[in-house]
Amino acid sequence: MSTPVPQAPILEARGLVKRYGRVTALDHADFDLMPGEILAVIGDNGAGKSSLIKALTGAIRPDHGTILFDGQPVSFDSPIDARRIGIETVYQNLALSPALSIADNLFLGREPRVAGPLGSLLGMLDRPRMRREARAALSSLGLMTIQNIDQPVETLSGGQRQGVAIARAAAFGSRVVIMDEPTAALGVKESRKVLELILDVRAKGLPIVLISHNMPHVFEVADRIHIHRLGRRHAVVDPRAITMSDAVAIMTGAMAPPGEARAA
Ligand SMILES: Nc1ncnc2c1ncn2[C@@H]1O[C@H](COP(=O)(O)OP(=O)(O)OP(=O)(O)O)[C@@H](O)[C@H]1O
Repeated sequence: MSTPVPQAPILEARGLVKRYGRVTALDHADFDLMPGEILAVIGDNGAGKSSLIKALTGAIRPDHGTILFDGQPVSFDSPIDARRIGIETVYQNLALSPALSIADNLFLGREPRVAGPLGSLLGMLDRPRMRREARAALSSLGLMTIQNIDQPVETLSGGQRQGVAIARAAAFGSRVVIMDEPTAALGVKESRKVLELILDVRAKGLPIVLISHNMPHVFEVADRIHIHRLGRRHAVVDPRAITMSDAVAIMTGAMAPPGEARAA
């Protein structure tokens, strides 16, 4: 009988430090994301969640510490570097261009060109391919209720826009999808669809980092919960083994993390 091989993290950080003047946003923060999991990151306001995510996506450069991707140290000068290795982020503002179509938004910044001089010299876009691949990206996530991929994004509902942003992040060979408060601006029904979409992305085999203040949503979809406190990883908990109120108590410092003796 073979013993299961322990999995290694796909994305990992060790000892990240980031200071803004006298404020220490990251204080030797560790992080790990395992293949195929939904890892929620929770923490009080100002705990350093955004700074952690910005460091992992190349939006800021940590002062110290190491980031590893597939076990190899990486350093990012900008979010473009992180995207190049497959770390995609869905920001709260979604970074969509409202006047452009769904298909155009899905390809924003990486539009395929037609073959030959029309593409290489004149930059002509391969529109049939864009439309074909846009349809495939949406349907692979069960998003074909968005019928018309030529429709401008400004005509979509908030939930549908979130769907387009998530589909874009999960397409094109991405390896990790990071979502910053994906349900914060949505109503109950649309949030539900986005939570289903998050599970669909995981079902495609993509690991997800979910930053959220919404505890019911976190507890509904997360496989593990990283609790960030005072600039560092304070605890990692199993949502099936802890109550929501205990997770909040650990997050605010009212309760010690599981397995840790309470300070006298
Ligand atoms: N650009 C900046 N300049 C100065 N201080 C900053 C900057 N960015 C973050 N900070 C500070 O670093 C600390 C951590 O902030 P961060 O935004 O990472 O926390 P957060 O957990 O994401 O908070 P929230 O949930 O409120 O978004 C805070 O004290 C914040 O004021």
